[in-house]
Amino acid sequence: MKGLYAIADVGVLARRGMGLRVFAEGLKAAGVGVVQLRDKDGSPEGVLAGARVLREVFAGTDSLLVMNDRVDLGLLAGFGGVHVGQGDLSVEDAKAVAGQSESQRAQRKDEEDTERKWVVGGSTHTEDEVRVADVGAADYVAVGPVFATGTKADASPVVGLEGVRRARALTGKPLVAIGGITLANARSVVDAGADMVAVITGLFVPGRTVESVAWEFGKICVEVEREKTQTRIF
Ligand SMILES: Cc1ncc(COP(=O)(O)OP(=O)(O)O)c(N)n1
Ligand SMILES: Cc1nc(C(=O)O)sc1CCOP(=O)(O)O
Ligand SMILES: [Mg+2]
Repeated sequence: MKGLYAIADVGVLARRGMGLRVFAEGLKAAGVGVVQLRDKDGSPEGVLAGARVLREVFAGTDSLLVMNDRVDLGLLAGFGGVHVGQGDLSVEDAKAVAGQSESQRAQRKDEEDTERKWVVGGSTHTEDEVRVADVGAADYVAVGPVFATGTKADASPVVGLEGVRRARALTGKPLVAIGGITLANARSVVDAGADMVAVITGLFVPGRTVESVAWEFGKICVEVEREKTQTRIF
């Protein structure tokens, strides 16, 4: 897991007058590897309708689709994972639900389940939470908010780049940084140890397409990773 982790926030898109399909097509054209559907105000059926749009747009790609908050809707939507925060179902319970559902599906098909395993990611905002996530069942650990964000009303205190560095030192799991990340600061976040940058508002840059911005985020991540590898060799 490296690069841009784009979040399709239905509320943000509505406020910006951009359709989910157009947004998703921009991400797909940029080759984004992970896309989360975050719909904090949608009804369950409304969330599933949005999920169907993402499934259609990303059909035939390797991109991982992640449902925010709701493991049940993620499974129903045929997504590849769920993201849970400290106030959501625990990572372990989300794994249990996903595991039961996937093994039932495999049994129904009377075949071994050789498809990609269902991914469960969890939020952290403190060093203690990172420690807990590190020994728990999470497939990736999210840390944030790295910088101030206007997107999440109940955001925790900013952890800064130092928070990313500390999280990096505390876990070998894939580390996703989130909160106030833009093209201008993404390099510093990956330099601090993040494997992926999760971005909502930073994907909207006046005068530019979502595709070109998403592509640039990916390029920044690749460049920093390449620099790190070269530094390790020489
Ligand atoms: C990749 C990623 N990281 C963190 C969050 C935040 O999750 P949570 O704390 O549950 O807050 P909400 O997004 O549900 O409001 C996330 N969604 N994605
Ligand atoms: C959804 C979310 N979770 C956070 C956390 O700290 O866990 S910060 C955040 C908001 C991210 O939006 P933007 O890229 O617009 O700042
Ligand atoms: Mg949540």
